[in-house]
Amino acid sequence: MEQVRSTSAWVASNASHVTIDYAGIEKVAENMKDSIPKVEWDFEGIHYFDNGPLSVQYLFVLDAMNFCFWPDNDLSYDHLASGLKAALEADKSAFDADRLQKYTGPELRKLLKWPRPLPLEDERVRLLHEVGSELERSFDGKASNLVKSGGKSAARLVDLITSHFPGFRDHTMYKGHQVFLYKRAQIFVADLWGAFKGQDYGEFNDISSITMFADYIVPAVLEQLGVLRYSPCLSNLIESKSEICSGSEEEVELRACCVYAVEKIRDLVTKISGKQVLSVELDLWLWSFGIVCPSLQHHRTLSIYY
Ligand SMILES: Nc1nc2c(c(CN[C@H]3C=C[C@H](O)[C@@H]3O)cn2[C@@H]2O[C@H](COP(=O)(O)O)[C@@H](O)[C@H]2O)c(=O)[nH]1
Repeated sequence: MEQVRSTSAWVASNASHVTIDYAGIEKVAENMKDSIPKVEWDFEGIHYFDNGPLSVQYLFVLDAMNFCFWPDNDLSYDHLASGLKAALEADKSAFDADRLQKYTGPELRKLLKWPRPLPLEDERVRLLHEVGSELERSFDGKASNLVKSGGKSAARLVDLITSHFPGFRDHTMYKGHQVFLYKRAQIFVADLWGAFKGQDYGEFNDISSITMFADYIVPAVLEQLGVLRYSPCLSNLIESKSEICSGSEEEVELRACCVYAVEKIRDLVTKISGKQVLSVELDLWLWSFGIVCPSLQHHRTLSIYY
């Protein structure tokens, strides 16, 4: 995660389309100094959880497909989380490694009870197959063994995930530099930590090393809060709902500046309140705020990473 932090900071200081407003950061941090917002994991009540290894398998499958819902106006993360939960409750072997390797697009749709093709459906199926075959090859078919191999270290688990599962390698080139964001690998760690309440499969001695998860909701929230400012050209692209290419300068700046800004908010809140706040806590607070504001305009990039 050190690479996520340092490369995002590099983007933030070389950005052409997104600016970080330090007065905005101070305002947000000041508002938090007396009470640091805490949002419960699964505040929506949509996730599968049975306190055991099947929950780990569920979360890994969920986060393997936790990206790009916006092309379908009616689809959201909730449908994926609750659809996979219902599928698992109906058939406890639905996410066994051998089954994951066989799903087709129409079968996945049926599993989620979604009436039409999912956005990036072929990619979702490809990633499911990748998860099934690599879990089988290296972890006896079980995501819980992958988590155990991390030895209670969030950083080690993210390393393991990105080295074994190419679909989680969320990195890109920006102005000649490699930039790491690792959104889905990190959110899996955060989901374990939140679901298991920091115990058992959710125990990580370095949870503070996780950054926020650079998606398309949090940048919109930070812009609304006056923390991010966009160039007129980027504002137009977002307001007109134009697609922004994956890997473009604009897209990388939107994501990396979010990571950097949340780190700055975290540092400042910790300094002025004297209490330690985690980026993962700030992320969930910002995200939960964003999803109840339908008027927020977010950027649109076709990507398997977020
Ligand atoms: N930064 C950040 N991004 C997050 C999440 C989550 C869900 N986390 C769960 C963990 C505990 C809670 O109880 C949550 O349920 C999803 N996303 C992203 O949002 C986008 C979906 O938006 P829409 O199309 O409107 O559904 C998409 O990029 C998706 O990947 C988060 O926590 N942080």
